[in-house]
Amino acid sequence: MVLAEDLAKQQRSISVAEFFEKNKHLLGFDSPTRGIITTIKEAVDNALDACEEAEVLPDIFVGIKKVDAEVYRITVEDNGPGIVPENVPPVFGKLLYGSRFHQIRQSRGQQGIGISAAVLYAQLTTGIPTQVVSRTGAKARAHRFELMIKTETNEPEIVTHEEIDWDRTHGTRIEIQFKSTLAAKKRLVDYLRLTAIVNPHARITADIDGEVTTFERVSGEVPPCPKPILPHPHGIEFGALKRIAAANTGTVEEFLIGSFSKVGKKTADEMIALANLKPARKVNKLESDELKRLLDAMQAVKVPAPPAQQCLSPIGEDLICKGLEKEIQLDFIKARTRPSTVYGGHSFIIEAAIGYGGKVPAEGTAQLFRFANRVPLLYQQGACAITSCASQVNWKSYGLSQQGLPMGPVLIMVHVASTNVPFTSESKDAVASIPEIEREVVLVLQELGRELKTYLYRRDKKKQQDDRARAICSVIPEIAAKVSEIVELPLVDTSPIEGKIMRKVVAKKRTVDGKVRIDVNNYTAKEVTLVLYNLSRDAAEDAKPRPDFVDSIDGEYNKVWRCTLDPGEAWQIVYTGSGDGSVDLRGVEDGRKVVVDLDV
Ligand SMILES: Nc1ncnc2c1ncn2[C@@H]1O[C@H](COP(=O)(O)OP(=O)(O)OP(=O)(O)O)[C@@H](O)[C@H]1O
Repeated sequence: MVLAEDLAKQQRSISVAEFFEKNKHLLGFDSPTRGIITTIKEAVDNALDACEEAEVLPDIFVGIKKVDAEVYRITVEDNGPGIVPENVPPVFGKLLYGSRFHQIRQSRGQQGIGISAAVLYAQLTTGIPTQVVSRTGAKARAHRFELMIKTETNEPEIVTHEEIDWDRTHGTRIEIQFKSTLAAKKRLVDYLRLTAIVNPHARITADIDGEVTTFERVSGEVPPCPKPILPHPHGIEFGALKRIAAANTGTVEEFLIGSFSKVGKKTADEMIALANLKPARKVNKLESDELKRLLDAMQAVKVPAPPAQQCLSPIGEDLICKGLEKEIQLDFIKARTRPSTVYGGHSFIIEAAIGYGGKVPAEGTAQLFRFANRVPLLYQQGACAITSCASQVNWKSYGLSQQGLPMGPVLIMVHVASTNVPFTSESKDAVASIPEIEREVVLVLQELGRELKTYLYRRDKKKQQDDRARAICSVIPEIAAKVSEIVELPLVDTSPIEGKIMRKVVAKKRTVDGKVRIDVNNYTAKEVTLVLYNLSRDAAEDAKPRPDFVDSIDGEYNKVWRCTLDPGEAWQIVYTGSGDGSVDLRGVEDGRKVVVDLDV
């Protein structure tokens, strides 16, 4: 029999680094393939958070280079505010060390684990220290560190430290080497693309083993950095209340007003009366049962929702559409940002978009893009509340077939922005089933479903009209030929008649005696704004009107005009030239290129 004394000898505390070294799957390091994505995700999230805090437009470089058969070097560099040298070792060499854990506001990072877990994974698989270069401003020199984590104590080990010259005036660069594979390259590129969609103000350049891709920003404005707020009285638990009450030297009334959001004198007094306490009692002198009564009263009294505008940073409907359209060609796109609401005292906002057609694959179920606090969720789709909500919606009533998710060329995007996103685990892969959040997701998807239904109805109706018009148009040239034969007159150009019947914008280029004429007719029933591209060997220096823009490429001139035409209005461009080359037209709405019925 094992004696209690023998057992006692085996008992000792476990450092958090030791724990996660053994349980790395909990942090998203369950396989070498996933390790590479998790590392880049953690570093890019940190870079975006840091840039947002410093109010700079993020310019992020991600590099992946094969070092030998099994080892890859991952580099992430940002133009953020940098990290002061004394904080570099704990930030990268100590788990559960960060700046955001105690703040109540929307941020990508929360736990202070992410990047140090990657450092731990590197030293576990290759034993190579992580390199960090950081500079905090033009007046400071850059500091370069080689770091590891002492797993037994969860303390940083500084292998080397030196001051160096660095061409960036501020920012951070991290280089991690670990055993991995590039098997998940597509998923990695998808992750970067999705990150670019929900961070339209960021430019991300990726060099994946020599293949360079740049995701350009579509917005030149840094979103306002969410400001921390005080905890909401409905979102506090007994342990936390006891801790903050013990550290407060004020009265119960002062404590309630000063430590919680949306609690004024009237609300505080109501809570105190309900808890049967005296307002002048010192809060740090309250007994456990008094604190319990206070907590019950805090939850029972009605308190307005926390100030979401301040602590949350939704993307906004317009930027969601721009971000999606930039990366994926769509025929239809609509986005909605719901009003802010609350679960358990935590503010949240649900945003969503629905896209249809274009380059979205027509086969199989809809593509579902899930995001939390502007971070794409790549794994555990089946375990996520967003997926179950998207499957709960009755898509059939919006004109789509359905097998759980809707079928066909449909794209669904959902973004949960919250001061406390309820993830199912520390690896932050899936959103937990919180009824308040689920309700909002279903509501926003139903709203978007109705929009899609209207679009599909109009599209089908228009197709019917077009089919009829096309049938008529197909016989017009024959009729014209017959008529000209009978009346013995030259054949007339029937395209304006066809344009009128088809209700299209029609552009026609003709060259007569060295004069090129491009006629544009708006036969639709609405005003259209157009961009006309004419690529040819003609410089068109005498063009009337003058092009808005001319670009010469290999002896050819790409001439670009922009015009707005009322219904039925005609427009003309004339210049001297050979008339070779092509004419291309694009519709424009709200500054974005759109599909309009064009005929060139
Ligand atoms: N590139 C960076 N620029 C500036 N500060 C950074 C950068 N990377 C990390 N930090 C600082 O280091 C802290 C720890 O980062 P870490 O990734 O470990 O945790 P986190 O991002 O706060 O939370 P999570 O574990 O949820 O990702 C951050 O809170 C931030 O203050």
